[in-house]
Amino acid sequence: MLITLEGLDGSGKTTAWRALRDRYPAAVFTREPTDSWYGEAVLRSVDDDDADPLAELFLYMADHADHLSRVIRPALADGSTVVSDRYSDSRIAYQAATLADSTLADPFEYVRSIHGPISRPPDATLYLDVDPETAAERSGRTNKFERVDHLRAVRAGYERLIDEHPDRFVRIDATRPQATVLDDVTAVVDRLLD
Ligand SMILES: Nc1ncnc2c1ncn2[C@@H]1O[C@H](COP(=O)(O)OP(=O)(O)O)[C@@H](O)[C@H]1O
Ligand SMILES: Cc1cn([C@H]2C[C@H](O)[C@@H](COP(=O)(O)OP(=O)(O)O)O2)c(=O)[nH]c1=O
Repeated sequence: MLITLEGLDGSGKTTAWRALRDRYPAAVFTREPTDSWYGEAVLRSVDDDDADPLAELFLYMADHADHLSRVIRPALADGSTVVSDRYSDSRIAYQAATLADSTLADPFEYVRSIHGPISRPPDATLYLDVDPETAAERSGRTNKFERVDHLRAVRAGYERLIDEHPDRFVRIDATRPQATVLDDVTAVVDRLLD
């Protein structure tokens, strides 16, 4: 089973990921961007405020393709549970926002369409839901994506994904105290793996 954690920067994904890793030590825990050289290329682009958004998308896609062949598919083939901190939904929500002013007629559909032939959809996704202001505050505005106006557009992309995949997403109100959020996260994953 492939479980993904999604949400705006600062929504608490990594905190939840760590708690799940302690609770399910036999599962495979991973993330995007990955720690491969493809992921390093992605972070170089994230650090470049003048990066071309289409080129940046393809860097994320290269990292995703490597992640699929090197980590995701082999672990699932072994029968492992995989938990990924960010995955394809992040690309659709974030890069649809960065490509909003591009020549693409529908960036959201375009980014989704290039995943179809090469990717493997999650079986379940926990969406940690926070408002853009809280997200920007908690994340410390450390990169170009962590601006309130950009996060508003990203959140709209996530909401569209949730509307279209209501059976895959579990929304968790991540504005509540950390302990409460983690209780919800582990209860959801317990049910998924039961
Ligand atoms: N429910 C919460 N309430 C308050 N602060 C939180 C909560 N969840 C996470 N944080 C804090 O917000 C920051 C970002 O958390 P993190 O788990 O790294 O989020 P993400 O991986 O989604 O960017 C950290 O300082 C973390 O301690
Ligand atoms: C996986 C992924 C992340 N991102 C963004 C979200 C983050 O701002 C940044 C990843 O940097 P990172 O430091 O991993 O941030 P976070 O811990 O919040 O995930 O890249 C995309 O724009 N597209 C993607 O496909």
